[in-house]
Amino acid sequence: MSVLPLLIQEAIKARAKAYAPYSRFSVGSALSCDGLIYSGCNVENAAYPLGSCAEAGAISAMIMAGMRKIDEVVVVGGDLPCTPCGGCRQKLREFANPDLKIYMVSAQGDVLLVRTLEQLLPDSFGPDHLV
Ligand SMILES: O=c1ccn([C@H]2C[C@H](O)[C@@H](CO)O2)c(=O)[nH]1
Ligand SMILES: [Zn+2]
Repeated sequence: MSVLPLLIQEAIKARAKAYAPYSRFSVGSALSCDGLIYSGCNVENAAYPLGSCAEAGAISAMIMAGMRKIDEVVVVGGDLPCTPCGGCRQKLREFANPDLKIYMVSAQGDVLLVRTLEQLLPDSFGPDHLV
C-alpha cells in the first residue's frame, strides 16, 4: 500500500531541519519500508565535500531501524524537481528494486516528477554482481 501523502509530509518536515549554510539549498527526503517511514535532510560541512545528502540520511535511519528494502522515495528541494544526485541513486539501488518509484515533490507538496530507479540509473551495478 502506498503511503505517499505521509511520505510527502515527512519529507517536507525533514527539509525544514536541513543544515545547508553553504549551498543554502535545503533538501528533505523520506522513504517507506513495509508502511514505516524514515526521513533525512542534507547536512553540509565547512569542508565542503564532506556534506551528506538528504537521501543518505533517510537510508541511514532506515538501516538503524533494521530495515533493508525501500518501497517508495520522496525528495523535496528547490523549485525544480530535485532529482537524487548520482551517488544517491547508487545508494538507493543497494536497497531497492529497479521499479522503485522516486517522487520529486515541491515544497508545497505537489508531485513534480516521478521516475523509477531504472530510469535514473540504467544498467546499474548492484549486489547481484558480486555473487
Ligand atoms: O537530491 C539531492 C540533491 C542535492 N542535495 C544536497 C547536497 C547539498 O547539500 C545541496 C546542494 O547540492 O543539496 C541533496 O541532499 N539531495
Ligand atoms: Zn545525493
